[in-house]
Formats: sequence, structure tokens, C-alpha cells
Amino acid sequence: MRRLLCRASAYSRSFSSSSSRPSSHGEEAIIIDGKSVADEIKQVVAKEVATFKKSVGKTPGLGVIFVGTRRESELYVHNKTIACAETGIASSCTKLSENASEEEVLASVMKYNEDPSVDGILVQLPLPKHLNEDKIMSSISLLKDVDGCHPMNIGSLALNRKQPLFIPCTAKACLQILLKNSIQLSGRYAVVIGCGNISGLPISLLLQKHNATVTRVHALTETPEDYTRRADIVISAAGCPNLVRGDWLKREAVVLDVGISHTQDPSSGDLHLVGDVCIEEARKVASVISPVPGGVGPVTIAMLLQNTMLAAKSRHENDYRKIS
Ligand SMILES: NC(=O)C1=CN([C@@H]2O[C@H](COP(=O)(O)OP(=O)(O)OC[C@H]3O[C@@H](n4cnc5c(N)ncnc54)[C@H](OP(=O)(O)O)[C@@H]3O)[C@@H](O)[C@H]2O)C=CC1
Ligand SMILES: Nc1nc(=O)c2c([nH]1)NC[C@@H]1CN(c3ccc(C(=O)N[C@@H](CCC(=O)O)C(=O)O)cc3)C=[N+]21
Repeated sequence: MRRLLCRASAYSRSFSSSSSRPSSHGEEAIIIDGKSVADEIKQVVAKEVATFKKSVGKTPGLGVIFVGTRRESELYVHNKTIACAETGIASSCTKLSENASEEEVLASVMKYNEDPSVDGILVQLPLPKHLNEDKIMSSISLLKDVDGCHPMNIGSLALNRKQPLFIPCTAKACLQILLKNSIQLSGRYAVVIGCGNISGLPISLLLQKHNATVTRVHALTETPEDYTRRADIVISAAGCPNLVRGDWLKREAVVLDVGISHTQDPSSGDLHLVGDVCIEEARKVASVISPVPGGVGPVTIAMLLQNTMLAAKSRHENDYRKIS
């Protein structure tokens, strides 16, 4: 059987800063340290921001629109604000109530579209049910779509021989983690669990662009484990705790957990962040696991900053080039 990742090389990499060391028996999966992957990217972005400020005389800016009060979105907005401050990117957030009208949301997008201090725009998804997501996402200026979720960008991601202006951040984060760990994609069989517009769908399209053979499974798929058991790479983006069990996985599979849910500890009442993968079981079977927390999440944020910097550079291409 061709193996996705050579154990010996995986072990030598386990001493690097981006993954933690497996057990001394070498039986357990390497656990990816997404935070250190994110820190490396943020350091590069911070340098680019400093160069941009010197050459263009402006600060790159990100504008976020957040409708409602979803906990996962709040966490994302909170962590993004901190990461922007760390790298020197200016961030602003327009918060609208759960029952905001479509006109209000569209007006907020238009304001950011026209604001010269804003280089990138992100509309938090999902939106409340009464809002037309397609109409709202389509109203974002293509040049400012740093989330990569404008239908034109998603379309370009899906088309052969076409590149989107911006790759959706979560998909880009998964790819970065795979590449950093020398995990080959071309010709490999990958199963993506969940087909949501911000995570599962773009992830599957990006893997396909990198020549993986991809199956998407979703809530209506009968026996999804029939697919995952054959997969070299399993990426779960369903938002269902403990969905992916150890016996869903092929030995030596690479597993990236994208799902984020909050569960309550029955005794203390404390809230914990959990992914879709039962990590205690998966670590005995898989070769590499990206966990929740501390895996894809922090890298997604780093990718948003990277995309914002890309947008700022392309809007001010001539000035930025002068000194960089
Ligand atoms: N770590 C990160 O960087 C990010 C994490 N997330 C997290 O990823 C998760 C998914 O987000 P998002 O894409 O917005 O979610 P959506 O609600 O848009 O999509 C969820 C998908 O999962 C599928 N699904 C639900 N239950 C099951 C199940 N039991 N078995 C198989 N598939 C299932 C749904 O199928 P169907 O359509 O048939 O109902 C749907 O396709 C969430 O937990 C979110 O918080 C999101 C973005 C970034
Ligand atoms: N248009 C849009 N694009 C998104 O990418 C998007 C969205 N809407 N809506 C909400 C979801 C959720 N999401 C998260 C990303 C990172 C963390 C994150 O930083 N997670 C840390 C949390 C650490 C902690 O603070 O506890 C981790 O997993 O380690 C969380 C959540 C992006 N989303």
C-alpha cells in the first residue's frame, strides 16, 4: 500500500515547532500545532504591513459585518481583532441585530466597499435565515473579498485553469497545514465531511484543484464511514462533536478537524471548544491530526490577515512596489 506520509519522516518532523511529539512507542498520531503555523504567517504579514505603511503611507484595513450573536462567530471576531492588532492591520466591526433588514446589511457592505481605508471585507456567516445570503455576498466588491466567499471567487475556485482573486481562508488554512507537513495531495483520496459555503465546499474545491480525488459527504449521506474508511485524508467541517470515530479512519490517515462546537461540562458547567473528531480514538489510528482547539482555527485567522494584505498590496500596487 502506498503510504501518504512516511512514518520516519513524520517522526523527524515531530521535533519541529509546528507539531507535538508522538509517544515514545511511535504508535500515536502527530498532533499539529496550528498556533505556531499561524505565528509564522503572522510574522511575515506584520513585516509586510510595516513596509506598506512606509511606502504607501496608509494602514491596511479590514471591515467585518456581524449580524446576530452566534457564539462561533463571536469567537472568530474576537480572535481576528486581536490578530489584526498584533500585525498592525486596522480592523473595524459593524454589528447589526439578529433582525436587521437586508437593506441595512447591504448598506453596511456598500459603506465598506466605498471606504478607501478598508481593503478587505468579511461578512460573518451564517446570516439569519430571513436574509438572502447570495445577494449579500454578491454585493461585496470582488477586490475586497478577502474571505473568498463571493460567488465569483467560489466559481473561479471550481473552474479548471482559473484562479480566484482570493482563496477562502479556512480552505487555505487546511492546504497550508497539509503542505507544511509535506502531505502529498495529488492522486490521493480525500473525504470532506460537510459542504458549508465557508468551510466544506471551498475545502473540497481547493483539494480538487491540487489534484486530489475528492468525495463530499453531508448530513444526508448514508454511512459516511464507508467513504472515510478508504480515505488518505479526512477533513471534517460539520460542527458535530464526536462525529468522526477511530473506526471511521484508515490506518495512517491524515485528519484535519475544522468543526467548532461549544459543549458544556456537566459537572462544572464550563464551556469547552470541541471539534468533530473523537481525538482519543483517532490518535491511535491516524498518522497526523489537526486538533480543535489549536489547529485549523488560528491558521484561518492568519490567512484572513494574509488575504487582507494581498488586497491592500494590489490596490496600492505602484506605491508598494517603490520600496519593497
Ligand atoms: N476552524 C475554522 O477555521 C472554521 C470552523 N468552522 C466550523 O466548521 C463547522 C461547519 O461550518 P459551516 O461550513 O459554516 O457549516 P454549515 O452549517 O454551512 O455546514 C455544515 C455541513 O455539515 C453537514 N453535516 C451536518 N451534520 C452532519 C453529520 N452528522 N454528518 C455529516 N455531515 C453533516 C451539513 O450537511 P447538510 O447540508 O446535508 O445539512 C452541511 O453540509 C462549524 O462547526 C463551524 O463553526 C467554520 C469556519 C472556519
Ligand atoms: N464569512 C465567514 N468566514 C469564516 O471563516 C467564519 C464565519 N464567517 N463565521 C464563523 C466561522 C467560525 N470561524 C472560526 C475561525 C477561527 C476560530 C479560532 O480562532 N479558533 C481557535 C479558538 C481558540 C480559542 O480562542 O479558544 C482554535 O480553534 O484554536 C474560530 C472560529 C470562522 N468562521
